[in-house]
Amino acid sequence: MRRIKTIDDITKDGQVEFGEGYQIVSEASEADAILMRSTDLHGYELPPSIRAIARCGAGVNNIPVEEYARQGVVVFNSPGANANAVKEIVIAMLILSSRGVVQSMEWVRAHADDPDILVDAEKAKKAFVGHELKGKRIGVVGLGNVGSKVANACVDLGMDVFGYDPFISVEHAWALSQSVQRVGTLEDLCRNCDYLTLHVPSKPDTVGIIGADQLGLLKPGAVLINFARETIIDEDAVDAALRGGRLSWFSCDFATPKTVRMPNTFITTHSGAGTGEAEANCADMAISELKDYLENGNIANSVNYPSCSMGKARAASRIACLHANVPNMIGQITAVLAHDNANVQRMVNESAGENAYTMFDTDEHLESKTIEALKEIPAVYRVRVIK
Ligand SMILES: NC(=O)C1=CN([C@@H]2O[C@H](COP(=O)(O)OP(=O)(O)OC[C@H]3O[C@@H](n4cnc5c(N)ncnc54)[C@H](O)[C@@H]3O)[C@@H](O)[C@H]2O)C=CC1
Ligand SMILES: O=C(O)C(=O)COP(=O)(O)O
Repeated sequence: MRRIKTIDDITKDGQVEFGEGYQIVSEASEADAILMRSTDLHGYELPPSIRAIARCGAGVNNIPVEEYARQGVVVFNSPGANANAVKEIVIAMLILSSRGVVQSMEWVRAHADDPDILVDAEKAKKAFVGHELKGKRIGVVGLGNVGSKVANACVDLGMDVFGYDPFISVEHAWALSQSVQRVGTLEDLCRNCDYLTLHVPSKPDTVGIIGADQLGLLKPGAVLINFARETIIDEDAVDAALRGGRLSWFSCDFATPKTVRMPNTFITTHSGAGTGEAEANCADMAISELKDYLENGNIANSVNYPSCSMGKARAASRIACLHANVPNMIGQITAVLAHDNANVQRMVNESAGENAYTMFDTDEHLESKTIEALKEIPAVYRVRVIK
């Protein structure tokens, strides 16, 4: 029986279905793996029993992924699984920031007792006249799963769409409408934008990338939308831009002590991925990643280890070594196997950044002293006997 600890409400109804051979446990110290969403794990004492963590969602800035890599813990996310949900709410925010929808609805509620409300509403409506999105310039920062969908949707709305992403993947470049114009710098993107929307992960080079200099390049009265992370913007600069009129509206998914005090905001409760469909997509992807890793050692969509697959574990034994990406690891591993006279059927070695993964099938079970010898190789973080 494999044991899973869930952190956060993975879905609204709390349902998580791993199927036969799995049990949900209440203590992380009894679990093999963690399924989670947005809880911050920095400073959390990860029990040694945990071999993998799957984040249902995209952003992993809440997880110390490199620290966990060095403990031999594979961290997964579910790329793209909630991107449509975020795209749709961003489009909603574009419209709310342009048409006085919320203000008009507030007027109606405030005048609910007015017997002449139908007539009076006709007089009131001029206060809520907005403008159309068609023909307006929007800058999209980050053209990954969410940003590329937002950019394409804005093209469909007739907007003039500009995108900035120095690290765009081939897959997302292909997915992007030819009408999206790519620019080489964040400053060129911001220049003369009516709207700016942010879709980059929170990491050292993106923290605070939207500050006074960038905001100063937008058209006066522009709209800023941040459904990425609260850390991406310089909050004081956004506050000043709202008060000074450079920004007319700021829409964001993060209610921080500073954003909630700003004027002209639409702030939501980190609800970008808040649809039943997105929750189910993320949970399905994260659960299948965890199951394939626990049962077969295969890695897909990890943020701290390379992708690696040898299919189902069918040989007598399958072993996985999680180690640093340094020279001579394969040599040292095969030397230990040679000592045991073990016959390796298949072996794969993959690396990503500072970490690497070596997995092999053997004809017979290895002796326990061989497993111990593998664990003692310097720079090996963990050895898993999968079968
Ligand atoms: N509000 C919410 O509920 C949600 C928020 N998010 C946030 O949005 C972020 C983006 O999500 P996805 O599009 O799914 O991720 P993704 O990984 O598919 O795309 C991120 C894109 O940002 C680009 N990028 C990285 N550094 C950059 C930089 N310095 N300048 C410009 N572009 C840069 C990457 O090349 C990539 O194309 C997540 O990391 C997460 O923080 C994601 C989903 C839901
Ligand atoms: O996927 C992401 O990065 C998100 O921000 C979604 O977070 P959540 O799973 O809704 O807590």
